[in-house]
Amino acid sequence: MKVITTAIPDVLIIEPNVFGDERGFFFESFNRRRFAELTGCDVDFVQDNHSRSVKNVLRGLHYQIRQPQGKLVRVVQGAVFDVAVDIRRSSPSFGQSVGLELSAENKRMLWIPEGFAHGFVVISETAEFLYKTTDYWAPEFERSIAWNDPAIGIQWPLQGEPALSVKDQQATSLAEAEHFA
Ligand SMILES: Cc1cn([C@H]2C[C@H](O)[C@@H](COP(=O)(O)OP(=O)(O)O[C@H]3O[C@H](C)C(=O)[C@H](O)[C@H]3O)O2)c(=O)[nH]c1=O
Repeated sequence: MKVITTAIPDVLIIEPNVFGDERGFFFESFNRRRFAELTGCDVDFVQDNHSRSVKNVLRGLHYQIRQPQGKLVRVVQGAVFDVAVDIRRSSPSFGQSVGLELSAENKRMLWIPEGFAHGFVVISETAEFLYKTTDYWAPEFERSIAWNDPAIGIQWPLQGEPALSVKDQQATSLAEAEHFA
């Protein structure tokens, strides 16, 4: 497992050791001890999620203002452009984002700590997205920030307008959103 830093120090790219042979491949998608050794974060995930989306679906930018969730995200079919936005008011990178392609092919994962909004857009025909979270889903605490907020300025690799949930169509701007301290 290799850890690659990003423009925001707390957001990390994880590249697993992939063992291939004539049958196919094997890799450890999560190993708590190894993850803690390499990232300095001893995480206790409590929930696994799995979503499937078609091309141009954009899910995000989401976070929970209470019971915030750290997320370890990856793609097991297709490809997405995945984005984390720092919404910690006291952070020097407040409002900044990190975006990269996660795919079944590159097997890259992204570690997104608590304090970030998260989203992705599907760039393949379909994509299956798996992620582990450090706290439970709490819909009463869920918040959405607009994917196209110019104050964040994410350069989404989009063909036309994205397909959004009603919740995401009604998302607030970064300026109006509730932030972390
Ligand atoms: C997140 C979640 C949702 N649900 C139910 C609620 C809805 O009936 C259905 C779809 O939920 P939603 O439209 O909020 O799903 P996404 O738009 O994929 O939301 C996620 O998208 C971005 C990318 C994230 O990072 C968050 O984990 C999460 O907000 O699943 C659950 O039962 N448990 C859950 O943990």
